[in-house]
Amino acid sequence: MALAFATAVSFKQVQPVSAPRANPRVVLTARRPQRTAAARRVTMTITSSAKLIDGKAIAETIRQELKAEVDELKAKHGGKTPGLAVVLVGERKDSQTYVRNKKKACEEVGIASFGTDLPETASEDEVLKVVAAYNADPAVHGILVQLPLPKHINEQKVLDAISIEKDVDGFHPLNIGALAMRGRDPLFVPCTPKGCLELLKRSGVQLAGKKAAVVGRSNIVGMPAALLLQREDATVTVIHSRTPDAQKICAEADIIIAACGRAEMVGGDWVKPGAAVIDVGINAVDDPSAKRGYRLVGDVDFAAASERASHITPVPGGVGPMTIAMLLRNCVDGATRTFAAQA
Ligand SMILES: Nc1nc(=O)c2c([nH]1)NC[C@@H]1CN(c3ccc(C(=O)N[C@@H](CCC(=O)O)C(=O)O)cc3)C=[N+]21
Repeated sequence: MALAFATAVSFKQVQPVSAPRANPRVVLTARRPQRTAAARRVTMTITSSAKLIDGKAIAETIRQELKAEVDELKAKHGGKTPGLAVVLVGERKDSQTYVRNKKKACEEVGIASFGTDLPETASEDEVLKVVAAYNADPAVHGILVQLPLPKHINEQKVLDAISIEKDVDGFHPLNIGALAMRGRDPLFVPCTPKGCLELLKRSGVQLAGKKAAVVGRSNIVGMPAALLLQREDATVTVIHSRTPDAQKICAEADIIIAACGRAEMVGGDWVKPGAAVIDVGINAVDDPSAKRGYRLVGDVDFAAASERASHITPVPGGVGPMTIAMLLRNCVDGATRTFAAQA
């Protein structure tokens, strides 16, 4: 059933009575805006067929797993602690929030966090000096330079300066190159696409022999996501702004990863019945009825797609929290390799 009239769609999980916590199903509650003073709120509940992939809960589980692993690692190596350094240039509110959340997540699992905040006016040389200092710092096992950087700084040059052994974002061309090659393993895989694959695996979605469509070809999501799916023996089509028949290609896919950065571009009729849908998008759309005046939507029309998908991720609470969990995973992996080499 289409939710054509819905202006504010929220979802919640319901627990089936017979099997508590197992198989959460997506339930959509659509509220029709009040049109007259006398109008009462109309609430309609639709039970769709998709199983909600709860990224927030899975990320929480991963953080607990990592905490135990970090405790063990510390005990094994005389109290040595994994360390993550985060470099933030400028005052973008969203970047500040992300960096704060990353540091908080580090603390939660027992990773030491270091940070350098530089002003918007910082020169490329200053940023490169900070990266060089963290490259040389033995307490730091992962370096993340928060993107985007101010326009006057060459992002590529800064990312290339990060030691590949500390490249927890997995953005260094040598790590991406290894990801693209059969028979090679990169030291680090980019966090967001790695989180997408982890969500599919932990939800029991088969990848080998399946058709996958990746919408978007960015260096940080679409391209590495396509490489990861291909490494899992899926047959992958990458769709981008110049692709004819994007909808038709998607509608044949068993797995869709949407990372095009356009709010709700992937419609319900883009989804093959029974397909798994991973939504990487985080788009703010105006919503006067929301507290902040906007709400977040993904690159997928969630309401429509969840009526056809077998599995689907929400936004927020899907891929976003997994990105941070995978950053911690990468950081612990880096520290584990370093400690082993020193032992
Ligand atoms: N060097 C670098 N590495 C990154 O990994 C990187 C970056 N730069 N720049 C910005 C993007 C974006 N990103 C997100 C991380 C977590 C959420 C996240 O946790 N989102 C929550 C909350 C969303 C909200 O309420 O704003 C959710 O989707 O549920 C989102 C986005 C990492 N990025």
